Amino acid sequence: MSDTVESVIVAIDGPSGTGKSSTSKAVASALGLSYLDTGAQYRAITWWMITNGIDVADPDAIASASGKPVIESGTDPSAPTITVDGLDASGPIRAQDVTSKVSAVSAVPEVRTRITELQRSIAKAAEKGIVVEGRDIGTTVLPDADLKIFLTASPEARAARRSGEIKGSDLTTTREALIKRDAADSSRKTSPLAKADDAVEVDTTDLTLPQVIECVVTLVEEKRAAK
Ligand SMILES: Nc1ncnc2c1ncn2[C@@H]1O[C@H](COP(=O)(O)OP(=O)(O)OP(=O)(O)O)[C@@H](O)[C@H]1O
Ligand SMILES: Nc1ccn([C@H]2C[C@H](O)[C@@H](COP(=O)(O)O)O2)c(=O)n1
Repeated sequence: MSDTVESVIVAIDGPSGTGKSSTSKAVASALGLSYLDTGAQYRAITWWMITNGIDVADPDAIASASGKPVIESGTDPSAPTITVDGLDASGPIRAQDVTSKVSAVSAVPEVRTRITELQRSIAKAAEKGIVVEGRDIGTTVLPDADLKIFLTASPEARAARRSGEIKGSDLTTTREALIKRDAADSSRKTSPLAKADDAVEVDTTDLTLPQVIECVVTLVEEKRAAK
């Protein structure tokens, strides 16, 4: 038996607020893997479109501009980074304006082609393996991933988690905004939010974050052992 630990590619998908980022970062840290937040990349390109005066309601304008921004992601799970044209975008991409427009920008096929290529090249370069989280990782970006997880949780649980993060936020408004964004992400034509046929579904509604992390770490270790 070899002492070498096999490289492993883990895809974690699911709707907003199901715990993808928190779980993926913790699993990657625990197992010495790289980590990629693909939502941050779609947010970054959306932020660039807004700051450069591109009409986000105009898919042709978005498509024409989609090759212009230089987006770079740092994959250390303890300190992930995202830059656009060399500028730190980690703060601005979380602004409400970006959150409300990211579904429209990420639905444009030219944007998806560009960002998907970037994601595949980052995953390929991760020597020890990587945890990649998003909406279409198991179905489109990395269909040959060693392990695919699809996280779910009730809209109520997800809204409560998100409201806990934002001071003074209203639970009903947060819940409606989540449902609206999920509907847009699930109904777009190009690589919508979807569970891959071979993904393991984990309902996190009644699980604590440490329980979800433990569950996913166990699934990765089982896959590694079977390789
Ligand atoms: N199982 C859980 N129990 C309670 N809180 C959780 C759980 N999982 C995640 N959280 C909390 O819910 C919030 C949202 O989690 P996170 O950002 O990881 O979700 P996400 O699926 O990546 O969302 P998005 O797709 O919108 O980026 C965070 O505050 C996180 O700490
Ligand atoms: N693989 C992905 C990841 C994200 N998106 C889009 C759709 C989301 O609403 C948005 C922001 O993602 P979040 O930061 O909430 O994880 O980005 C996508 O289309 N495909």
